[in-house]
Amino acid sequence: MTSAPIAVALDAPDLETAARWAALVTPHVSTVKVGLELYLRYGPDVIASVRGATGVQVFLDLKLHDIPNTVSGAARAVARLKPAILTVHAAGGRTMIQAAVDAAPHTRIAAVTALTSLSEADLERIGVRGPAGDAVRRLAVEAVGAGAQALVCSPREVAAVRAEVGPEIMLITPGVRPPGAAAQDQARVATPERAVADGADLLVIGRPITGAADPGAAAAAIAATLRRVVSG
Ligand SMILES: O=C(O)c1cc(=O)[nH]c(=O)n1[C@@H]1O[C@H](COP(=O)(O)O)[C@@H](O)[C@H]1O
Repeated sequence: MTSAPIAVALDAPDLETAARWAALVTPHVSTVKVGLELYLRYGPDVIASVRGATGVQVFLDLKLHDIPNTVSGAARAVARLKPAILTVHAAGGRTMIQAAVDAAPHTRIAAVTALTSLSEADLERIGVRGPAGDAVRRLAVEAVGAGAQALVCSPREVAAVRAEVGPEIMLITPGVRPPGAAAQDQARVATPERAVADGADLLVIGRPITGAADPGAAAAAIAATLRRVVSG
């Protein structure tokens, strides 16, 4: 049985918890995601710890956003860890994204469009007017033009982004909540079924799995749901 296209967000306060979650979920999912909380506390060693002996893909979510020279250096610094995916903010612009792509040639650079925690009202407050989908599509086109091989967007926008960028670009969707689950600090959310049906290639899911009494069982249940969508 192939593992489901899910990246479990290991947003844990300590390495022991993250490694335990990783071990529980890796039989069911393709990827684990290391973000700022773990990386800023433990640094590069965290990658080997969560990768373990399983060969699971590691997604390094540092959301780099700085001038091109600084992002180039940062991407080069983490490229040696061989993450499968590294995030940068699309709003950093073409030259910055291109700098990351050039500095980490063996890692897929994923450009984060508009954070899934932002509602349309939040976006308007920071000067992004109009439907969220329009801003996301604009950022997506810019990022792909700069060489990004993957994009991060909400599952609500994934169909529109797919129509814009075509089949080759990997579309990654956080803001995923099983039916009835609390949105928490996420604003633009949809179910795992909808994300996959609309064209997402990889679903980022954290607390609905890691906050469950049995994270392994929660990951297995969502993986089974996705298999049903894919097999029609
Ligand atoms: O780049 C990301 O992974 C990301 C982008 C985004 O727009 N929204 C978003 O939630 N994320 C990450 O996806 C994960 C979502 O976690 P949960 O809300 O617990 O499922 C977190 O680790 C976030 O850092």
